[in-house]
Parts: sequence; structure tokens; C-alpha cells
Amino acid sequence: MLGVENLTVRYGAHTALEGATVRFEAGQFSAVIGPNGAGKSTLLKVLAGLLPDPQGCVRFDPGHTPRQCVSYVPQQQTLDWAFPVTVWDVAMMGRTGRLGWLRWAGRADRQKVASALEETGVYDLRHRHIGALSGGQRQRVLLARMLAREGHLLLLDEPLTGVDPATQEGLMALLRRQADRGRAVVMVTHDLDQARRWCDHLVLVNRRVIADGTPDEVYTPHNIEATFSVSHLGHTHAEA
Ligand SMILES: Nc1ncnc2c1ncn2[C@@H]1O[C@H](COP(=O)(O)OP(=O)(O)OP(=O)(O)O)[C@@H](O)[C@H]1O
Repeated sequence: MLGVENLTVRYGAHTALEGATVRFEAGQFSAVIGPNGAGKSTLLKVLAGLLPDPQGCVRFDPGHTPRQCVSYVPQQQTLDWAFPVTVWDVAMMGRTGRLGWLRWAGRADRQKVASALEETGVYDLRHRHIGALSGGQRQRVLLARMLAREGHLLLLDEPLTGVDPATQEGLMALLRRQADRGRAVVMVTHDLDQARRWCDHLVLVNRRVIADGTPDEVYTPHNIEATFSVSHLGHTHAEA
């Protein structure tokens, strides 16, 4: 459905990912896990088609191009929340991004946006400026934009960050439902426990793919040690 083969990404002299091979399937909820600087966001950006001409192969479902089928949810803190738009506007960007510049949003688009905002619990906030939202509310708005887009491949970069435990549960359940409906869901997270509970596919990354499989296959002391304790660059990641 979606994957990379022998992927290497360098930023100048720094190698962020080396020889990474991994597949993500429709109907699967996958978590990409690793310490800070492990190359997780880099992998997601490659899958989203945001890093031009990576070294290695990026494979998609035949007949789909990344732009048509991917919904990418970046890390919340990388976005400009002072931008003068409302919750509704942001969710609508999920639709207009699909329509291109030549078509205006129609009634069906408005209905999709309304139901996406309802599903993520922020419909009542639809007229509010995005700068006036809490961290958890912002994350829900990003998810509403993702749902409104109706992509087959959902890529989320640390969607649990800054979200309270109750909201995290709702959010994970929502993503699980998306996978159960046949979408491929790939989430970058630092939360191993949530990933083990909700995901059926874990990928441990530390510049390379350390392990890839079901939670039971992947979650071993050896793999956790290899991923979090000592990086392949030879220094420890104390923050992880
Ligand atoms: N645009 C860039 N230019 C130069 N180096 C970069 C760039 N983007 C990322 N890097 C470096 O590449 C490495 C991997 O970064 P990446 O953001 O993929 O890691 P990550 O696993 O998502 O980390 P975190 O958990 O901290 O978000 C890091 O060492 C980072 O400093």
C-alpha cells in the first residue's frame, strides 16, 4: 500500500535515515517510535511526498499519487497559530486542498467539514479563531482537517503531544476506527504504551529501522535497548 525501500535521507553532511525499508498496509494502525532526532519525522515527510527526490524507493498503491491520497498532520508546534483563520477555515482546507484552486467548496464539502468537526468534538468551536484554542483543541482541529480530506493514507506526527489523557484516548480510538475502515494510519509517537495498546504494527527507528512487526514481536528488551539507549551514531540519547 505504502512504503519505502532502502531509503537514505541526508541533510547536508548529516544522515537522518539510512537504508530504511518498511511497508505500511491498508487497515493497519502503525506507530513509528524512536528517540529525539531518530529520523521519524523525516520518514513521515518522505511518505507525504514533502522531501523531494529522496535516495531510495517510495512506493504507493498503484494508481494513486501521494497528493491525491495522503493526509499529513504535521507537529502542532510547526504551524503558525496566529494566522487569522477560524476552526472552520482550517477544516475546510482539507477539502480545498483536494479540490485545487479552480473549484469552490460546495454543499457536499461543507457537509464533510461539519461532520469532521463533529467527529473530533470541535463543531461548537467552529467560529473561533485558531489562536484562541488550547493545545488539545488545536490537535482536534488538525484531525478534523485530516478527516475532511478523506485520504487513504493518514500520516500523523506526534498527535498525542500536549493532549490530556482523556482526549488521547478519544484520539487513539478515532485513529483506530480509521484503520478499521480500511485506511493506512501511520503515527509518530514517543508514547510506547499507547502504541502497544492501540496499534497493530510498530516500527522502531533510530536512524535505521531497528525492528518492524506486531507489538509482541517488536516490544522486546533487546529492541527497546537498541532503539533508545545508544544511538548508532555512538552517543547516548539522555532525553529519551
Ligand atoms: N531540515 C533539516 N536540516 C538539517 N537537519 C535536519 C533537518 N530536519 C531534520 N534534521 C536532522 O535530522 C535528524 C532527524 O530529524 P527528525 O526530525 O526526522 O527526527 P525525529 O525522530 O522526528 O525527532 P523528534 O522526536 O525530536 O521530533 C535530526 O538530527 C535533525 O536535527
